[in-house]
Amino acid sequence: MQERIRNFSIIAHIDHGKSTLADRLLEFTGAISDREMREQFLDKMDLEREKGITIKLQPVRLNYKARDGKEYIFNLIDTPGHVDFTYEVSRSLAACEGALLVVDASQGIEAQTLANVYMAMDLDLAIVGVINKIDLPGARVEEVREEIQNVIGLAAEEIYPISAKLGLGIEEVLEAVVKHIPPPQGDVNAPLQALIFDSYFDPYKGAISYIRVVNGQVKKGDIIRMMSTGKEFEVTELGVLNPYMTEVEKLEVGEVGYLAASIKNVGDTKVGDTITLAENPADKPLPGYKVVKPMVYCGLYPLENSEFEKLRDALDKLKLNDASLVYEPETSEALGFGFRCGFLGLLHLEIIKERLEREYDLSLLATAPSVVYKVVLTDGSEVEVQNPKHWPMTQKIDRVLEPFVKASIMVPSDYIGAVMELCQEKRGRYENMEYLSKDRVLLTYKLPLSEILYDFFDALKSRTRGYASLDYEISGYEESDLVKLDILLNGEIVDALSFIVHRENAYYRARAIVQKLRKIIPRQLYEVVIQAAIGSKVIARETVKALRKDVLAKCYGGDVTRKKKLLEKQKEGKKKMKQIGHVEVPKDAFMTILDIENE
Ligand SMILES: Nc1nc2c(ncn2[C@@H]2O[C@H](COP(=O)(O)OP(=O)(O)OP(=O)(O)O)[C@@H](O)[C@H]2O)c(=O)[nH]1
Repeated sequence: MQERIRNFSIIAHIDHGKSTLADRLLEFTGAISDREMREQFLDKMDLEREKGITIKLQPVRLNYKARDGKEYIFNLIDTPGHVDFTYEVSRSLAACEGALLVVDASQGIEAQTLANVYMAMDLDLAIVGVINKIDLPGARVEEVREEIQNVIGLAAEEIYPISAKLGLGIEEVLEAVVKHIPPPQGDVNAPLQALIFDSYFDPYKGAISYIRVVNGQVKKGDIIRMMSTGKEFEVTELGVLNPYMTEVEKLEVGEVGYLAASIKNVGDTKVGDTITLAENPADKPLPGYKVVKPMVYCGLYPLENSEFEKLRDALDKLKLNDASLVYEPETSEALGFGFRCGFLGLLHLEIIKERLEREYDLSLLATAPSVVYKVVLTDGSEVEVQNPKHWPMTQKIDRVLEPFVKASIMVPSDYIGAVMELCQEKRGRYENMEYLSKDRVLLTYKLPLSEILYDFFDALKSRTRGYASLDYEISGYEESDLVKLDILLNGEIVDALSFIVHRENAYYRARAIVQKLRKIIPRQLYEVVIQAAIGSKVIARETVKALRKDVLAKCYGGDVTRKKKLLEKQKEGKKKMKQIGHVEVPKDAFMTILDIENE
């Protein structure tokens, strides 16, 4: 049995056709019929579908009758495609013996493809090259084949040209899986060791873990033990996804499936943990995963203060399926009660915010995202600051460090100049340049994380006409000349609008923000003075003139009902506003800082 199992993932740059290939594999092996065939079965969540990205891993089991006449069991483990979720890629790869590397025939290898391949190589996985979209008129099959050979070191016969869209070459890929990817090792008679590579919460069955059995076997009714906590549970259900949840009596060495054990708290099914049996436990756990730390923080506040508890409840529920989300209550003088939330990146932030608004019917205000700074104080102590509100007083600060990333940018050589210019503007430091083929280069830069968070990727795309690709990893903390910029409305600091900026950019940003705020804060009863300041020094100022007089002036004093109507109308317009002191501020104002970055 073990001999006929193949566990693999598909790795690909976004849009190179991973989901389409997965669909074809499912179709070809009969896992789902045409009628059931929803476009891209593996990308389950609506938001993922809309944004066209894959986030959650899901293992699918396929039965394949190969040309050698034998029946094989394939476990295809999905990997997410976005750089925010890189750590999930390494999780899914750890449950496999091999990977299909999909490369778009018209695009060639991209930065993220390479990063993922290196991860697979680190884990000693067998790699099968797949050149997709050979049907495209711009397909450069031979060039891309050479690129894969040169850069990744695959042999020509380990690379398969296909069209996932038209279903060409799919059987060859399935045969390649049988031929090039080794069956799982491991001993069925050894004590159980099963790796949890993902988990989610099901309201009826409790926490469900996706597991890969590395040694031994597990059966329904067994008492299992989580090796990191020692907690024990009775297995209530085991199964595989083919692609629908299908119960089985046991899962054996090499197999991939799901396990339920009436576990109330997903915290008890830690991703990366090893499951063993209470009776005859393994003596040590499998190597786990790095714990991921949130890189980006922002405040989320309900527009209506009364919805605070509802927001807490919603966050608690989302957390059950997303262990990387962190949050704690915070109060803002301007916005009232809310939560400071930590995310893996901006996309993660955006997805969580949208899910809260859509699935939990909340109307939320998000403050500008911030990275985690380290501030060394004059007394020698060090504090971590992820909320500008907690920025120490200027006179107490000795120096400030911010997170930097090592960015790998892959680009046709014509655009080297454009990319260098952009990196320079973003306070980048040149590290290296390497030619991958005669007209494609890999540029390496050190850049502050805060600079690439916002619009870097878009700017990179637009300056290279879409040809550049980007991957990055955190490289550590470095000293920077940073200051806190406060925004004041009628002389009062609006804590939720403060942000951290490099001293050299402070003046420009301050001007841009007060101008923008002047445009979006509607005229109201009183004059509104908008200022930007570093400490007590005001560096930019704008005024919104008073208005209400004018609205009523049109009524010539007489008609009371008309007057009332007008005031009603004004009120309506205010609904999406937040009252700060005497000033009505539109909900979007708090993201203004982001917009400025995007302009
Ligand atoms: N012409 C052509 N288009 C293809 C082929 N395979 C996929 N596509 C198209 O390429 C686009 C991206 O395909 P997906 O399968 O969604 O790409 P993906 O790699 O899964 O993208 P992420 O989920 O974002 O990582 C879609 O519009 C597909 O229809 C192919 O063989 N030929």
